[in-house]
Amino acid sequence: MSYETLVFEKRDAVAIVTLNRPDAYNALNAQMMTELTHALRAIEADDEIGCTIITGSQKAFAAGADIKEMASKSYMDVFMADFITANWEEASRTRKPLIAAVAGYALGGGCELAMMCDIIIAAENAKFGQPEIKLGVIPGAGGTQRLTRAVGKAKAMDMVLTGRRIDAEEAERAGLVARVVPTEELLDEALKTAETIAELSRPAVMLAKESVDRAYETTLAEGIRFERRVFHSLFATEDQKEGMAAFVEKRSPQFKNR
Ligand SMILES: CC(C)=CC(=O)SCCNC(=O)CCNC(=O)[C@H](O)C(C)(C)COP(=O)(O)OP(=O)(O)OC[C@H]1O[C@@H](n2cnc3c(N)ncnc32)[C@H](O)[C@@H]1OP(=O)(O)O
Repeated sequence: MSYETLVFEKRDAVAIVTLNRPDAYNALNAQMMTELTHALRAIEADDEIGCTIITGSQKAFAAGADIKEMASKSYMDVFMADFITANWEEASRTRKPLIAAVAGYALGGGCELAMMCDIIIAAENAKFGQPEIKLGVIPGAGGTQRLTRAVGKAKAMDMVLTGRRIDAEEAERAGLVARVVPTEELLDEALKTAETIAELSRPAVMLAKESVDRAYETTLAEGIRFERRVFHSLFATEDQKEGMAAFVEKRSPQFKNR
């Protein structure tokens, strides 16, 4: 499949998807979201790939949904097409880990796309915001929910009700991003993290991701029960035998993803 609005490359077990609409700060139009959906589905189906990085340019991860495309839509247009949800949620459905490597603007849908990923690594110049309120709407791709879970009600309300942007340092303090790195080192740092994950036991990684995500969706007691069942089930894998044997034998594990 060839893509016009993104660049898709594979580096061994890591896929890198680079959003690429430089004329519009990577505004997320319908074509880009369709292509991103196709790329993520191809990655899920590719046994060689263990982790994916989604990134943009040094100026922008993405400045949100394409406002020019959205501006003339009616209520019926957005309701009947289930606009945003229908074509935007692939990132939140992936079972393999996603890293958002964010430099520059991550606004509106850009911030929401980053929050659908499992780890956000921010460049020092990153700026996060949910400015939809200034357009007379509210976040529509999970922003009011994921941002609140990530940074808490006080800061989420501050950002969603005023449209205030936060910089990388504030985003790290608030718990939105895992780490801040020098802008020119962003992709290298994201790659190192992705390679580390891709070398680990794939079933263990996928189940770890699912278990952490469960913490968002259920009670503590239910989440702990889920975690325990998953923990038990991993003792049925060859990788558990290999991982623990390797530790005991003081060598590196050779995972087979089985
Ligand atoms: C997902 C859902 C439900 C909703 C959303 O995401 S709504 C969108 C939320 N995002 C925003 O409101 C951000 C809009 N953009 C900006 O505020 C600014 O463009 C900026 C702060 C990112 C950059 O400002 P700057 O002054 O440096 O550059 P501009 O002249 O404003 O932009 C350059 C060029 O890019 C076009 N652009 C930027 N963002 C978008 C966008 N989200 N949709 C469509 N087009 C966008 C901008 O119009 C301009 O294009 P022209 O050169 O053709 O005028």
